Amino acid sequence: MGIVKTARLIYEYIRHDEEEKIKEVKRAIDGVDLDIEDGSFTAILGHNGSGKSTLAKHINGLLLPTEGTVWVGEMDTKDDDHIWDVRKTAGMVFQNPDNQIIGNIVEEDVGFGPENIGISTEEIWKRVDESLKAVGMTAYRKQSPNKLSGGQKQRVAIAGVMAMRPRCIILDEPTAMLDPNGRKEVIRTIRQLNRSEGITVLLITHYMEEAIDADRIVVMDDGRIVMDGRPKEIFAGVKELKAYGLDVPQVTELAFQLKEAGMPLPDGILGREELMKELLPLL
Ligand SMILES: Nc1ncnc2c1ncn2[C@@H]1O[C@H](COP(=O)(O)OP(=O)(O)OP(=O)(O)O)[C@@H](O)[C@H]1O
Repeated sequence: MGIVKTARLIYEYIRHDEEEKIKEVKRAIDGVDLDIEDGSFTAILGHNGSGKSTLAKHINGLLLPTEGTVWVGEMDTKDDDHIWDVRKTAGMVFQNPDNQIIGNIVEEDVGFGPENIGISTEEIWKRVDESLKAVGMTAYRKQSPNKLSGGQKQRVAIAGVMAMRPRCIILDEPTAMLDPNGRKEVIRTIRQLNRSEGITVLLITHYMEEAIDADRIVVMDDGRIVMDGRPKEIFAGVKELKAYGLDVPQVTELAFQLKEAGMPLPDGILGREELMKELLPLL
């Protein structure tokens, strides 16, 4: 069993429409079976309202299943005794770093989580040092978070989660509010955490390019998993992805258009020529 596993997960909520006087039960998650391998990097894609955030919140125990089960490190998230261990095992990073950063100084902010759970001062500083190093923010440790760029703030937020020593981090559109440079630096940081620290990553994103280097891509639509595979398998399904309201990475779109036009594949395009060569036969 993987580090995160869901079995027949269903989440229902009541939709209340005052104007239309409607009160109905709706399913945000509809029978999701997912098994995430320890140490892997999985990207979760899907258009707005497909259920990605609702799924993420289940993995962190912020939401509990209406039906079915979610295990994190073999703990059932429904089991009250384990809820804090679940949250320590699977840390969550949200879209807006401003909502996660509470300290006035970077290093204080990163130490806040461990301090809150009664870790010794010596151990807190050790974790702060390690976490800031892991996200490449050591040079900014004495600064006020207000003075940082969006990408830097998000890296501090990630360091705050890392200081809790999670085995898995779930990032819910962590780059949505960032400019292209900020996006790149945050994605680089996430990859580094996965590769060097062995942290399991679940990245929810709208940006296809961010999913290219994942080990696995899971596509959601209407609360269900509709595609699941390695990036090149998923991106080869250009028509299917488009039908689910998703764009494909530029490089795939280009390869697809060339193929449709019966044109040969030029070398060196967008620095992704290797991926294109692999993708083209699959299209
Ligand atoms: N408690 C709730 N009350 C009302 N609507 C809900 C509730 N929980 C989930 N939903 C609805 O369920 C659907 C799935 O929402 P969710 O936020 O998980 O989607 P998403 O894929 O993360 O979307 P986005 O990309 O816009 O963040 C949406 O239509 C959302 O409005």
